[in-house]
Amino acid sequence: MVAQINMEEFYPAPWPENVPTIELEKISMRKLMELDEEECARVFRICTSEGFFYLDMLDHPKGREMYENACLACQVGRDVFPHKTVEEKRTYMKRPELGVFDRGYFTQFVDKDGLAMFTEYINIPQWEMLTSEKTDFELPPWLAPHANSFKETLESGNMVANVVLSVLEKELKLPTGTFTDMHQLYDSSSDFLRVLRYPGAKPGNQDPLGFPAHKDATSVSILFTWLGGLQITKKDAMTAQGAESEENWLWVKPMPGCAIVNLGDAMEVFTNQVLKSGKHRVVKAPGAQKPFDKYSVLIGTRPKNDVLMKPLSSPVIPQAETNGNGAAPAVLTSKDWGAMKVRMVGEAMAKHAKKEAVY
Ligand SMILES: O=C(O)CCC(=O)C(=O)O
Ligand SMILES: [Fe+2]
Repeated sequence: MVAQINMEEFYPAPWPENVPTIELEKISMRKLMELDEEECARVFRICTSEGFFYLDMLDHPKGREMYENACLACQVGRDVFPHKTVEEKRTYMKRPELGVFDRGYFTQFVDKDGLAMFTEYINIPQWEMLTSEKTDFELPPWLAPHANSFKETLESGNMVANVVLSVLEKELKLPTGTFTDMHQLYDSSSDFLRVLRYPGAKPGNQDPLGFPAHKDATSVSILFTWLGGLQITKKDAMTAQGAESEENWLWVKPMPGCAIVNLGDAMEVFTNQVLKSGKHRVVKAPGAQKPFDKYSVLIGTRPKNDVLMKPLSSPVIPQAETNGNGAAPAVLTSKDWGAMKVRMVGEAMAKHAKKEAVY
């Protein structure tokens, strides 16, 4: 592992044995890179049903590189988040009309010392970080020294997302490049790297807010996380009534060396629901992990900005429905569609915060 990281600190307490945990399937990065037929078929089956899998990053040098980059990005979060006030962190501006769509700092509640009480995160925009074009984007001084580490994480994240996308386009009998051409590293897009911190529970204090139930406004999400808190619903509860009742949520155990991969809503649009975007939420860490800060690193890969968000044509994708009078429904560009989705998640988070934060 990278010399400057003490991985033991990433795992301060063991996973409790008594929580209902979902057994996600583990997919091999090496086999995916080799387009191993059986492994590709497994990915397709998972992405058309429960939608989440572990991706074992350590069995291929490219996967290992991404894992190490993600650990470095997490280390940046560990070094900067707890020691800076929210006021200082808010100098990393989000965009007025889009919030923290792909850049900026987010948190909702601040304690008397000016520190974040609950979830906080930064988004690092891929396009602005990597383009040679002149833009007005700048990392704030407390993040700027880590620019290279962020760029490398974005680069390896885009590579891994494209491996998954190439498997899916093949399985969907789409022409080679259908998905991968619209998710290229240097495209003008809203792809991002997100580093999240969920402060640990303090004795006598209310449980920390996590992340309310949502589906990602991405094509592919690649998550690295080291403590528990992520939950997904039981497979057969996804469409059932009362899907969000407490007993339907299961814990996802972080697996050393693995990413947790899920598809976002864009893939449902392109495939008219053949591929499934996985619903998930984040709650306080379980058992002995609860008092510790939880960190996550997420790569969100989205279609490039000018892609039209509509079902693609393939023998395995059902035709889009018309809107009743025979006309095709209005189609948004990826940029506008993403902005609409993010506004909806923002509203859900604000509602969730009001409901749960009573102090
Ligand atoms: O931190 C996590 O485990 C998940 C975060 C997440 O779902 C998101 O940022 O969309
Ligand atoms: Fe998410």
